[in-house]
Amino acid sequence: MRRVAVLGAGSWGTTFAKVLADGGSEVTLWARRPELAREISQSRRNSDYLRGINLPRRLWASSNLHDVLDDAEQVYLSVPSQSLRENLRIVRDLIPEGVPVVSLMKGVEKGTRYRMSEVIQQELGCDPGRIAVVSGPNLALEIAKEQPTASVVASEDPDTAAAVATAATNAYFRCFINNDVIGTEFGGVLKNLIAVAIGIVDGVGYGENTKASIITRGLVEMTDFAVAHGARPETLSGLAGLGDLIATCESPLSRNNTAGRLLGQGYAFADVVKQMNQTAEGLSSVGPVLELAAAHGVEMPIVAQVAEVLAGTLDPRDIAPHLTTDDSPAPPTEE
Ligand SMILES: NC(=O)C1=CN([C@@H]2O[C@H](COP(=O)(O)OP(=O)(O)OC[C@H]3O[C@@H](n4cnc5c(N)ncnc54)[C@H](OP(=O)(O)O)[C@@H]3O)[C@@H](O)[C@H]2O)C=CC1
Ligand SMILES: O=C(CO)COP(=O)(O)O
Repeated sequence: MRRVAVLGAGSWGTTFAKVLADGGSEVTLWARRPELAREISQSRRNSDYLRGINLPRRLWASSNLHDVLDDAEQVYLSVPSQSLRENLRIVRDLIPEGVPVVSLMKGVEKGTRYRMSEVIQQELGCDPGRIAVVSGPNLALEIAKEQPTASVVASEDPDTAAAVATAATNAYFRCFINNDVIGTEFGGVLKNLIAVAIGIVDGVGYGENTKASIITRGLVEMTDFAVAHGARPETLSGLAGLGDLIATCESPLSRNNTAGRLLGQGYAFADVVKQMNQTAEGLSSVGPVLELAAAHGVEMPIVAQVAEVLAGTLDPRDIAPHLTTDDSPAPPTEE
């Protein structure tokens, strides 16, 4: 039986561990708190993050990284993006030589502006073909309830993508593969920012026209940005782009959407952060994404307005996502 390790026992790490176990692997899950590891192994529950979900027998958890990584044939990473580098520095000598390393995360590192697969490559010093990323319309709780879902596994090496997709496919979770790591990864990062914008207008009380305008123009921003970084535009029209954008913008389960709604209701950024007890990656990614956009000459008016609302310099009611930042009196073209 294939033995795989998942690092990070939050809502997504635990759900993905269940996906892998239900796909036939024996899964070890690293929880940094021993009491959570005990609950998962003994009660088959993770009541902090996945209330009401029974976890499979083939999944056990530990707070001991040696035990979790020993003999792992694949390693999946699901910690908050801003903590990935420090965690990799702790585990890099424990990850078995040559095995696929898979990012389940949807963020960009502040300061360096690196994608998660780039941070992995830097810290492990490994061949990029050993790295894969998983991204798609994947709200954890729905998948933990075994609702049918699809996702994308991207790697520069088709054998790595196929090995990961095979391990992560089961009766309710289907993986497609591609080799567009940049597009797949940025799709997951960028839809979080558009979901924050949707939450903001929801909180303000605006309706479906405003939200449809944001989703449609948001997809243009996502595609322009990702293509400027080397992605294929089709990837942004696929599961990891449009698919994830729809899921995240429509669902109250989305933490990015929820954070935006609180901002739209008038809470200050600091209060929103205090209220969120789960990871909302968009709040950390907005800065580095705008820096990358400026460096590549990409206009992102919606994301720029989200940053202003977070900074408290734009009243949420003044968000005007259908406008471009172009001051010229001519109407903007729809491209
Ligand atoms: N939830 C979802 O639906 C999906 C999430 N993702 C992505 O998965 C990644 C993980 O998110 P998710 O599981 O949802 O987040 P959660 O907030 O649910 O869980 C975060 C997990 O990371 C741990 N953690 C927090 N800080 C650190 C740290 N400094 N070092 C190590 N571990 C830490 C937490 O441990 P503790 O409990 O001890 O604080 C917890 O296990 C994110 O990039 C997210 O975008 C992708 C697809 C779906
Ligand atoms: O990535 C996700 C769904 O695909 C989860 O979104 P949130 O992080 O906003 O909850």
